[in-house]
Amino acid sequence: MAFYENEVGIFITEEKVQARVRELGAEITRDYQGKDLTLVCVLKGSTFFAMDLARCIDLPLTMEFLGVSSYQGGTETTGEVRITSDVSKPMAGKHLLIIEDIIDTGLTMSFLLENLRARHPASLKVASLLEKPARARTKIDIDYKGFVIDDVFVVGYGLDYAEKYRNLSFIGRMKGK
Ligand SMILES: O=P(O)(O)OC[C@H]1O[C@H](OP(=O)(O)OP(=O)(O)O)[C@H](O)[C@@H]1O
Ligand SMILES: Nc1nc2[nH]cnc2c(=O)[nH]1
Repeated sequence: MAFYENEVGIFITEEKVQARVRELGAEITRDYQGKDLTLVCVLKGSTFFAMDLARCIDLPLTMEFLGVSSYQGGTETTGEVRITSDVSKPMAGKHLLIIEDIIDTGLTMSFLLENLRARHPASLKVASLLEKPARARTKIDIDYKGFVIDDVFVVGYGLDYAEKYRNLSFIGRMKGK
């Protein structure tokens, strides 16, 4: 029996995730032809998605990493979004695509959009593997969206519960949460 099976059930299979990531990669490849694309990967949750997506984009892109945290290991946002590490280069004049694993309340993305917009990029768009509209506290326009999900706490493929389960290759659902 695998280590997670008592606590986590499969919610979106690895095959479905990978197929959708390939579709999004193809779409982004078409849209950014001739542009200098920078992926802004949001640590830690988006890392698995960002790595797979980047490999499905057929363009000479740049990757930057921005750490933010607000859940502090639990299933509810603290409402306070903190930058834990910043990007390594100036963002002014660049075509930025923020890569997130999930937009839930939208507080993290709202913070990120405001923060990055203030650095005067050439353009600023959003890619999120998951959207959970039932809990949205603010409206976020997602340019590249993987799946819309119900109000369940998901883990795996980068998403954690108390820092665990990020390494599952599928999207799982915490049993009893
Ligand atoms: O829409 P929201 O309600 O703001 O939730 C979305 C955010 O929550 C998670 O991050 P978390 O704060 O858990 O940090 P982590 O990515 O390091 O796990 C996730 O990776 C998103 O960044
Ligand atoms: N792991 C995890 N982190 C989140 N952050 C916001 N929503 C979620 C969720 O459903 N799962």
